[in-house]
Amino acid sequence: MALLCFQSLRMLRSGIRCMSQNAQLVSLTVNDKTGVATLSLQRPPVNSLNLELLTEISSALTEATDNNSRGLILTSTNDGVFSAGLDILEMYKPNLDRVKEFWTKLQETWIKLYQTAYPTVAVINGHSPAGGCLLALSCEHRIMVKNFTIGLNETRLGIVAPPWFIASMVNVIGQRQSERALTLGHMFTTEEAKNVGLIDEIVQNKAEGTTQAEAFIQKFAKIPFQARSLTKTWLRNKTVESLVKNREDDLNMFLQVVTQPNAQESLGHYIQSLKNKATK
Ligand SMILES: CC/C=C\C/C=C\CCC/C=C/CC(=O)SCCNC(=O)CCNC(=O)[C@H](O)C(C)(C)COP(=O)(O)OP(=O)(O)OC[C@H]1O[C@@H](n2cnc3c(N)ncnc32)[C@H](O)[C@@H]1OP(=O)(O)O
Repeated sequence: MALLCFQSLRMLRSGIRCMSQNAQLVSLTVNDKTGVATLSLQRPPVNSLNLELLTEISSALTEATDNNSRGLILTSTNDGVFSAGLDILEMYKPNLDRVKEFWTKLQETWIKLYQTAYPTVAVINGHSPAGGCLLALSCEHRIMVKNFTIGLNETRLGIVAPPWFIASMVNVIGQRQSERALTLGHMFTTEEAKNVGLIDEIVQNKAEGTTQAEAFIQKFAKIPFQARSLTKTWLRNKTVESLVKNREDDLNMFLQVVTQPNAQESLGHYIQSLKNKATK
């Protein structure tokens, strides 16, 4: 409690205000001087995206809009893992009602993040496989700390990246590079990611990443907000519409693929291999 008060006091002095008071799995703060919001994922141990975390991310994105944020930095409180992607336990031997809600929330969160009116920057301060990579790809600018990995590795797990995951990557690195990376399930090192254009900047640490992210958002200070946001909407509309118009089909396809016995078997082996690794 004392620590909380001390932290709040320190944040107030530096002009940082806490939003989303009820959130537990994310923290949303805003810098009152710049209007830039920071959304930090904080679901230990690895920010895997389960229904509850997705719900909080989605609410925080709305809150940043309602608060007229000038920009948003997406990052992790865990220096080591940005996000481990979708929580595999949501997809393994799933409860039908819950897994439907989970996938629907994932769709909603991606649509919101992909279309925010404000500029978005991912400060990728750790590994970022699969769904973690999708979050980063949905931002407008990606800054990554050295010595980590990022990519859409679904095929390695025996599952398939849905069309909108694929489109998010194609829009950033193009068809040829995406085809090679996705079919192999390749995880790029920070250096490789920069070379292929998957990320825009390499930094030494999160603090440097945050400074660079603020500088990126600051570039838009003199660009009329609505002109910028409408341009972004039109640039991204085709990609988003392909999911918006087919959400039900996408959900059914996901359910069909993920409940296949061979997909369940692959997920089971994968969970076990992660557990074995963790106990070594
Ligand atoms: C229209 C539709 C069409 C088709 C759809 C079909 C199929 C569905 C497609 C679904 C798409 C899915 C995308 C995904 O995001 S799948 C998830 C992919 N994620 C990964 O492969 C990452 C796995 N994790 C790791 O590689 C490492 O954990 C990581 C590098 C992130 C961190 O390493 P670190 O050494 O720091 O931690 P670990 O010791 O490995 O892990 C700690 C504990 O966390 C558990 N863990 C890790 N990742 C996950 C995860 N993604 N979900 C759930 N749990 C995870 C791990 O097991 C450890 O647990 P404990 O042993 O401590 O209990």
